[in-house]
Amino acid sequence: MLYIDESTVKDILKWEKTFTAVETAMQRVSEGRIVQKPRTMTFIPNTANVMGTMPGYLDDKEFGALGCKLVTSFPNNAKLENPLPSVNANIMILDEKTGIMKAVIAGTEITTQRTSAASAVATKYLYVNHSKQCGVLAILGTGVQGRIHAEMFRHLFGFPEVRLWNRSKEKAKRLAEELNKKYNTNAFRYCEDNETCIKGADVIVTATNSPDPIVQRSWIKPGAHINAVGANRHHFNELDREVYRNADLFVDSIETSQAEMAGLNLDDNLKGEVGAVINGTLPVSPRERITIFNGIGMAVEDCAVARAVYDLYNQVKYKM
Ligand SMILES: NC(=O)C1=CN([C@@H]2O[C@H](COP(=O)(O)OP(=O)(O)OC[C@H]3O[C@@H](n4cnc5c(N)ncnc54)[C@H](OP(=O)(O)O)[C@@H]3O)[C@@H](O)[C@H]2O)C=CC1
Ligand SMILES: O=C([O-])C1=[NH+]CCC1
Repeated sequence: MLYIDESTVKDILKWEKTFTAVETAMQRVSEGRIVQKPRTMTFIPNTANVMGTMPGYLDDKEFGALGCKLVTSFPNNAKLENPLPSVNANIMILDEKTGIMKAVIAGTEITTQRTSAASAVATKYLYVNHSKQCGVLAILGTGVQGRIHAEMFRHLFGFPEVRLWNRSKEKAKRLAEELNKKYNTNAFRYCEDNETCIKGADVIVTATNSPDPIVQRSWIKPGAHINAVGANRHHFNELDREVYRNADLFVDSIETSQAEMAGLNLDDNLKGEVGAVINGTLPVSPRERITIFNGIGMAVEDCAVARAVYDLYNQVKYKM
């Protein structure tokens, strides 16, 4: 049985490929060419830890796959003496004719990239494509997701200023220094508090486990776009309810969001799926309206990227 490990995935999977795979998956969701249900969550008693299973089927010539991701979120991993990612995953992909397993693909890098790529797809179709300014990007939370969003968004959209805020301030300072050095720039700026980070920002990313709002309505400039990625069990906690009340909300999948975002009154806010905007069946918001993309993460994104990795791996292998 083929196992493709993390370091191989990191070698062969480029951000552009992940972006296209996720963009395709989002489109297919809104065309009804997928099957996926809300993930099952196994909450480990007396801990913050959880294991999720995410089965899905995606019908697409290039990125189609039948697969299942097993993913854990152990938020304290980052605080271990030898820190580990808090989100870890593996993805099984199965032969569509026989149901037999074709490969198990390490899924941690895939999860990291595809989550940021989903935010990037939403940002492209809800914000960038409408000639809106990509001047200041604000990132709240500088863990694994904060870092990949900072790097991928600057790469794809060329933000000249990327502000970084984190609950533990040292971590944001260190990341700003590290990225400025890596890209030989001073674009990455550490922010002392979340309000300063957000005020005047064009695009905002929240990628924390914060159970309390870290974004207030009055800090957000008209027409800004927010990607709310984190807060794990409570997907909508990072944004104050006033933000939702005064913005247009877009999701990756209505079906799975209705289950996992049940605590938020979706009917009041929800415009629809990003896939429908891509497909042209859902209009974009007026220019001055704030938009939110709440990406809760979809099995079919994992299927699409896993399929891409599987194909890339086989191309490389056969060349050798
Ligand atoms: N939507 C999706 O598809 C996905 C969502 N996620 C979610 O994104 C979030 C970030 O994941 P990841 O970057 O991998 O995790 P990390 O463990 O790498 O980072 C966690 C971040 O959350 C911050 N944080 C934790 N608790 C609080 C709090 N009470 N208030 C403010 N900040 C807090 C941490 O700050 P500090 O450094 O101070 O501890 C750190 O910046 C998680 O909620 C995760 O479940 C992850 C993958 C996919
Ligand atoms: O979609 C996903 O893979 C995850 N969502 C939260 C943690 C991992």
